[in-house]
Amino acid sequence: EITKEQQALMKIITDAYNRHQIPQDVAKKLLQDQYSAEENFLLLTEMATSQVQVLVEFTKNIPGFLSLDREDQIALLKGSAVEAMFLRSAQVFSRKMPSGHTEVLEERIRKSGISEEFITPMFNFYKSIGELHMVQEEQALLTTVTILTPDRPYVKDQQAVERLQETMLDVLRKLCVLQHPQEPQYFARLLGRLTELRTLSHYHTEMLASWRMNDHKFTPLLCEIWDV
Ligand SMILES: CC(C)c1onc(-c2c(Cl)cccc2Cl)c1COc1ccc(-c2ccc3c(C(=O)O)csc3c2)cc1
Repeated sequence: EITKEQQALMKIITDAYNRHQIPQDVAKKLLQDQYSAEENFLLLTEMATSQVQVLVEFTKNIPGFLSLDREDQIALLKGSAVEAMFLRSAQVFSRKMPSGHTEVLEERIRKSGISEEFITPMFNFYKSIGELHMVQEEQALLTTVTILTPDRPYVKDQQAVERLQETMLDVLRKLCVLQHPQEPQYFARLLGRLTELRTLSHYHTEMLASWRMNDHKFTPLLCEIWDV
């Protein structure tokens, strides 16, 4: 039984999640026809940069986030950006984009200089997210829960973040029961994905190192958020 306040909270977060998306003209660049590893890397860099900007705007709409210590806000964004982008790009794959983005995004990721040892777990994750058939409220809340992870590096007031995250987890738990009554374990499966995200985030650090080894350049925003 979701309370009135929880319903309002869910609406604010879901509306913000849907409002802040990569602009269509940026997403459409995925469809252009150069497919070299270089071209793929450049396009993915552009997608990631745009996605980080979208993520920052979305995070500002999480009730309570802007009341956190300013430095903790930065620490949460830096610590969760990769995981939030895995979740967001996973939705592109499970949403089966109408304009064929899904296929080209997969193609470009597979051919952008990422080693096979990271490609396999990455696409297993995308598949496991797709199998959950999350509704948009669940997607928005799961991303919010990921951003509000208290034990990110350099977070000072972990209790304040924990309180916010618990509020969101409570709404998500109730929503899962409502949306998937025939599957009592659904909420637990969702949280299991968060564990998988942490593993992918560690792989990502190695992906960045190997791109840098091959002298790949990132944008100033990505350098700032990923300390590269
Ligand atoms: C710097 C770059 C090479 C990189 O490094 N690691 C990763 C990276 C990879 Cl390769 C996989 C997962 C996470 C990251 Cl950070 C990336 C690329 O990151 C991306 C981030 C976000 C999108 C993304 C999101 C939404 C949408 C939508 C939509 O919503 O309508 C339409 S098209 C699209 C595209 C793609 C790629």
